[in-house]
Amino acid sequence: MTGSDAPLIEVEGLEAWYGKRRILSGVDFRVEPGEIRVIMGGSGSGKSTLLRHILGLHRPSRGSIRVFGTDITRASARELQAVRKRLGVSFQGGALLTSLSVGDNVALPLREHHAELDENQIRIMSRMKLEVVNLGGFHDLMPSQLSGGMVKRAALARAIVMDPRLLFFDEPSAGLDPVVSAELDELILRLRDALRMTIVVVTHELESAFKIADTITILDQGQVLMTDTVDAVRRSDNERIQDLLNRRPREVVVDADAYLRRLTEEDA
Ligand SMILES: Nc1ncnc2c1ncn2[C@@H]1O[C@H](COP(=O)(O)OP(=O)(O)OP(=O)(O)O)[C@@H](O)[C@H]1O
Repeated sequence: MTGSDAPLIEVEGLEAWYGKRRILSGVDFRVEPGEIRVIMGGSGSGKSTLLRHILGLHRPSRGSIRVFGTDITRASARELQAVRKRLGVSFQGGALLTSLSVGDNVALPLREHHAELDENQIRIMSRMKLEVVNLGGFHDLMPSQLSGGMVKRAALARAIVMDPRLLFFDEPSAGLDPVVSAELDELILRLRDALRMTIVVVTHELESAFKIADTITILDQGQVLMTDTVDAVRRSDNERIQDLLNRRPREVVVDADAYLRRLTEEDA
């Protein structure tokens, strides 16, 4: 296990393939305690693939991944489970279960991992987390009765119900209007400041990224272009980074054969 100042995530030389396509190569990624790290990059640049590797859902072809000091590429199922218990994950696909009340959705991880808790304790703990995300009175409502922003906050309450030290958030603002999205940004900052969580956020939203990030990692075609502070990223004279920040397209593919070759090539 790591000491309190040791990095919570240390990825070195990560290489990942899907079939014959190399998706990530030479990726170094290190997250320090207490920071909010934003991962940005164009569609298909490998952001979700990197997250899936850090969560131990995929094994890398090459490289090492340490989470809380444990090398999860070599960890036993039991060690991996111990690491996962300390992680909170709020993914786009991880919507609430429509058949359960909001409170029961939030309580799910407690019921799964903490058989020693009784119903009263579970209710108190899930209510507390709903209060953290400003949904204090919504325990008994059904997900269908919530707005899109509320659903995101409830999913966030579920992700933090076990007080994770490290929280992953994939596209928090997707599908939300700017006001609701800004509220969610405030909430993410509050989780870091009040609950001392270390947070890794994947987002396409520049405004949100610049507001919440302590540091930003920019991925491009499976490689890290830069990891630095918001200011440094904004000032970067790297043309590709400026293209991404200004939403300029990289290229227009006109040759279908070359495109297909690129999709299947052995060594991108
Ligand atoms: N399970 C899979 N099998 C094969 N290829 C995959 C798989 N998942 C992702 N890919 C490919 O890997 C590349 C990186 O995908 P990834 O989802 O990591 O990108 P991303 O940066 O998260 O993109 P987006 O912003 O669109 O979600 C893409 O070209 C994608 O088509």
